[in-house]
Amino acid sequence: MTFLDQLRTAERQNGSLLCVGLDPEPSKFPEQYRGDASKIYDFCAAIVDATADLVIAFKPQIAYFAAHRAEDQLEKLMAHMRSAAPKVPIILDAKRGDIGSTATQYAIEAFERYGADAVTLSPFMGFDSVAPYLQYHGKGAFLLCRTSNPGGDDLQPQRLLDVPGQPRMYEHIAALAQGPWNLNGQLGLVVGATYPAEIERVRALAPTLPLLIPGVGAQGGDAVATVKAGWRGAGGETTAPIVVNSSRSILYASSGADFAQAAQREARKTRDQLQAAKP
Ligand SMILES: O=C(O)c1cc(=O)[nH]c(=O)n1[C@@H]1O[C@H](COP(=O)(O)O)[C@@H](O)[C@H]1O
Repeated sequence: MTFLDQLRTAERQNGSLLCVGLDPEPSKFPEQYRGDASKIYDFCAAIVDATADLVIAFKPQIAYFAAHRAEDQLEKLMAHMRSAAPKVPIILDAKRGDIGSTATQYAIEAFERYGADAVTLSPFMGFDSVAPYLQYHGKGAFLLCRTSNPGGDDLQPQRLLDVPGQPRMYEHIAALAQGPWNLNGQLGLVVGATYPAEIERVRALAPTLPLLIPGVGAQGGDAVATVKAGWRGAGGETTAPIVVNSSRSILYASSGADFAQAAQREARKTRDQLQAAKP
């Protein structure tokens, strides 16, 4: 089954466009685990168990594990997600981008070491930095396109004067990903929920690509505007799913012993909001 099929299956099974981002930060953990990096697995596994039937995907962010020398806990968490939520695809958020020989190593890390179903990548170094990931047929790769952060304005909306039609940089990335770069239908795009007009523009340029949309919740992106701009479905079947990520507002919904139940409540609320916004 391809990554795109996995997304469609999970969307149907869980009735959800919500991706729970796993960004474990020990200083924000509930009291019983606070400040203890050895509890990263326990914390994340509890969140996974509480939300597994509410999500289209999980997205562990690798920096939150690597910063605490917790790669072994990420490996254990990947195995746990596989057995506790076998139908839910896992996007490893690594935002890699490097020359081909190094990218090959990053691809081995994402797909063989961690067994991810998809990875996030920076397209800044060009196609040969993306190509090694496309050797893994059926796996997904989301290219950063119009990111959710304020600094995304520094480069992404600038016009490329030497490209025919003088598109904005993010528009050019979207067109490349929809067209010549997408050799085996594995590419998707990252577009921030904080920029609904740009989501709509990217959806127009890339009508068949899955979109990973972070920025609802803690970053203040509008869930309803996001779905209206990006989701295109017919009779419940989407041709190109949107994967709307929320991390902190779900992970840290409570700082008490009830953190997993609170995360479940917050995830359900966000899932329902996203579903209700489908036209
Ligand atoms: O690729 C991403 O996931 C990503 C792209 C982007 O444009 N903005 C963005 O916030 N992210 C990630 O999405 C998550 C957002 O977390 P919250 O703001 O806590 O929901 C973090 O893991 C970010 O690294």
